[in-house]
Amino acid sequence: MSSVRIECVAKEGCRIGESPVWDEKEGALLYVDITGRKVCRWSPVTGQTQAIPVDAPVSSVALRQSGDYVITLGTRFAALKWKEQLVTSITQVDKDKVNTRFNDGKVDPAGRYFAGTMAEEIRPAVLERHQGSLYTLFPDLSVVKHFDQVDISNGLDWSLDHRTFFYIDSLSYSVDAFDYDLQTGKIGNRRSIYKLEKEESIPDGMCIDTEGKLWVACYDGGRVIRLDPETGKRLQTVKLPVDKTTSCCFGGKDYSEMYVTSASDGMDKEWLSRQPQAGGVFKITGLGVKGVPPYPFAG
Ligand SMILES: O=C(O)[C@H](O)[C@@H](O)[C@H](O)[C@H](O)CO
Ligand SMILES: [Zn+2]
Repeated sequence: MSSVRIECVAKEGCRIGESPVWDEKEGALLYVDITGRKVCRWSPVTGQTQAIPVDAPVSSVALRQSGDYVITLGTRFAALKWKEQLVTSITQVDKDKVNTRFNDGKVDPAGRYFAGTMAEEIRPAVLERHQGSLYTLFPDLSVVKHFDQVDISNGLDWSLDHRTFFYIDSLSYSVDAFDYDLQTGKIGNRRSIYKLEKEESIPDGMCIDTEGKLWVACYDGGRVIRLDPETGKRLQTVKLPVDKTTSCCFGGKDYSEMYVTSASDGMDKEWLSRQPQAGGVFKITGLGVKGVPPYPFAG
């Protein structure tokens, strides 16, 4: 019965594609190439990708209420003016650490930018453990640290009623939930809602759909999985033609299409020749569910 269709839309391979975000105003998909150090914008109209090079690993991008974008760059939160190709630092985190960088980030329904850090990888998923922390950049540009001891800070999103925050520390192989206070941005009562199965490999980026179900990209698992956070059950698996699927978001008309980023770092020649689309961005249609528009940073 499935009419699920998968197409590689942005073919110029990323080293680590990440943080896909639909920009409705531009009618385009934003994403980053972390180790490739660029912020990319793909237009479905032209089929072309524009890229802005930056001077450090860029791990997430988010919309900004005042226009343009905010990014996590190295250990900094920064502003990005697209037309001017101008990056300006907002604030720095992990000042007591020498070898960390930001990883995934996303804006909450009240306009706060959540993003976590991790140690620089020696190779994919190999790194000094417990070096990361989870932070929030508030609209007044102040920063709060929620907790530390994170291995690879990754996917994040909020429940439809905004009372739960979902979070992935990749090397825990778990998708976790916290109680969320939208008024204050505080989190608490952490628990696991899903443990990945062996062939699903490493949980990476994540997004929620309009039925309140979570979609998790499985790094080295070559798939996205749909989870019911209420029952802890996996509802659906969609396999992609690349192993290193890194993150997912909904976009396009009415947010009815899913976009999935992927990576090529850590693949040898033979692996790359079997998966020539590694590092590409994929569009999935026919899922029969829609996504929630991204929230812009309110600062
Ligand atoms: O994309 C990310 O989130 C990390 O920056 C990547 O390096 C991989 O996900 C990681 O290697 C797998 O755990
Ligand atoms: Zn990630």
